[in-house]
Amino acid sequence: MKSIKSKIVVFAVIATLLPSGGLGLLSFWQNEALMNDSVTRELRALADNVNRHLDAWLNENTLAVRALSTSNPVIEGLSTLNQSADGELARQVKSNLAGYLRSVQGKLETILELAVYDNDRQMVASSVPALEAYDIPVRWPHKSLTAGAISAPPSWNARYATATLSIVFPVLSYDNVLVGAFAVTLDLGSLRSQLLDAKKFSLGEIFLLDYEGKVLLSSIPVASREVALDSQQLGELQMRDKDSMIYNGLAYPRSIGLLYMSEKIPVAVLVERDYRDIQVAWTKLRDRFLEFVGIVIVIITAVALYMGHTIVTPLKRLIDAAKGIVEGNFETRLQVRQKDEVGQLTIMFNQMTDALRRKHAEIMVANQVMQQKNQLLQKLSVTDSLTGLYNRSKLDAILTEQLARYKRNQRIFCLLMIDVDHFKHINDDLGHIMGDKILITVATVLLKSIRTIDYAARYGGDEFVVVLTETDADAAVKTAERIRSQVRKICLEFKEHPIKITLSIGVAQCQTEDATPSDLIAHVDAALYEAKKAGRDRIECIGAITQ
Ligand SMILES: Nc1nc2c(ncn2[C@@H]2O[C@H](COP(=O)(O)OP(=O)(O)OP(=O)(O)O)[C@@H](O)[C@H]2O)c(=O)[nH]1
Repeated sequence: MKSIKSKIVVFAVIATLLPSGGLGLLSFWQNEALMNDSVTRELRALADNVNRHLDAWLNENTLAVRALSTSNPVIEGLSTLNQSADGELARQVKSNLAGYLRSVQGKLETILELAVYDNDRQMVASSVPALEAYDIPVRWPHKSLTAGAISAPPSWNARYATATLSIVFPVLSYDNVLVGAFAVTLDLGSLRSQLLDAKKFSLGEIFLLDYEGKVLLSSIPVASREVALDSQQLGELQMRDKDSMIYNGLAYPRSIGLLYMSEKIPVAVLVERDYRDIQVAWTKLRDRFLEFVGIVIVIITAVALYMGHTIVTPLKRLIDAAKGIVEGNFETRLQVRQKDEVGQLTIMFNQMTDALRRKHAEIMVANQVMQQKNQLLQKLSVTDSLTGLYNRSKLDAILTEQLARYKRNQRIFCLLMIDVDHFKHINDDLGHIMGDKILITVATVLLKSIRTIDYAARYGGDEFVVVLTETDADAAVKTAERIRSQVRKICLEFKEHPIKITLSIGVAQCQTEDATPSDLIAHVDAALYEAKKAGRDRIECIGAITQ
């Protein structure tokens, strides 16, 4: 049987574990989602920032290149070349243009190459020799006047060992006639310091990727130029549209990141963070929570044990006290130590014990009275009311027992049958009260004359029987003689009315043929009869004394 205490503890632990476990799981999921959200927001802000830097870089360089494309040496040079493409003048113009481009390029760090093309899309001058040809559009888009046209998407340029971007601008004469094109190759690597600036307040890493996922530029060094994002992951990131996902990243084996497609330059901005950092934070949170739940369970268990103790201990005292009552100890009284239900139960228990004690005492008194009455009744049932001697029915029982002893052990005994002579006359002459007094006197003498092992009984009227155990006929006769003389003596000494009282006494010793008390009585009655017949006031012992 499980104790109340252990039941309370089990309940308390379950009652703590279930809600805290449920809340814990819920909060783990929520925290994970919140952390992912928060990291996504941070990465989004970082990507926005990178995009702004990218746009600013492009604007700044576009403005600078546009200024160059609209500079006098370029417009005038190209206008002159359009008028005379050959000859000394043309060579001179080309040479001047090349010198101009070299001098300008030297002043701008971002620019790797500058080139000028004529209307036939033939390069007429460049800042560096052996330049690769630019893709000059046949039809210029309208915005190319201000923003230029991208000649080729950004890519790795082995010659300069950096990612580059080439832009071409149309060159118009002063009277707005297309006279050629101005091409520039920009060093994307010059953006790196700005990328590092952008990630100052973020733990994320930045990658500029081409449309195939190859890394053009990054905030951390990459192992090789061929490092690229898996095409499937690239596709998934594009599909997510600025929303984060967890994947095998470029910076970390397990990354959380998102992808922005730049609107002005055909590059993708990838920002990513180490997902293990988030897991570590999450694990820390989980460990804190488990510690907290552990402490709560210990406290709850301690409180439950204390509560169980406060309930079980008084209950045990009540059980012990109840056991005591079952065993008859009504003196138990419990101390009331609490004011709660257990305290009330203890008060009720004490009241119940008091009531039981009172009832028990009453029952004990009633029992005692009844026992006394029973003893009295028992005594009365075997006693003669006038003389206090045994009555006739008790005499029968005594004789039956003595006969049995005699038959069993040959323990002899004698009977005396005593009769007051002429008692009728005494009654008639002196009245019944005097008659009673004489009967009581005879009884008193009988009791005084016999031993504690002998018996005296009133047989009826003025007749008495004495049973002398372990006594033979000689000794019985002597006792009878003593009784006779003693009664005479006492009655002669009555103060109010001295009287001569004589007794006739028959004596008989038990014999083997005495089978019943009636046989014995008949035997001794015969002896008494002989005494009466012989003149009264005498003792007669009849029958052979046989052993
Ligand atoms: N006072 C008194 N008298 C009793 C009591 N019981 C019996 N008696 C009387 O005792 C008397 C007995 O008389 P009997 O049996 O004739 O014997 P007796 O007069 O002694 O004659 P013997 O025995 O031949 O000498 C009767 O008169 C009874 O009424 C008693 O309790 N008190």
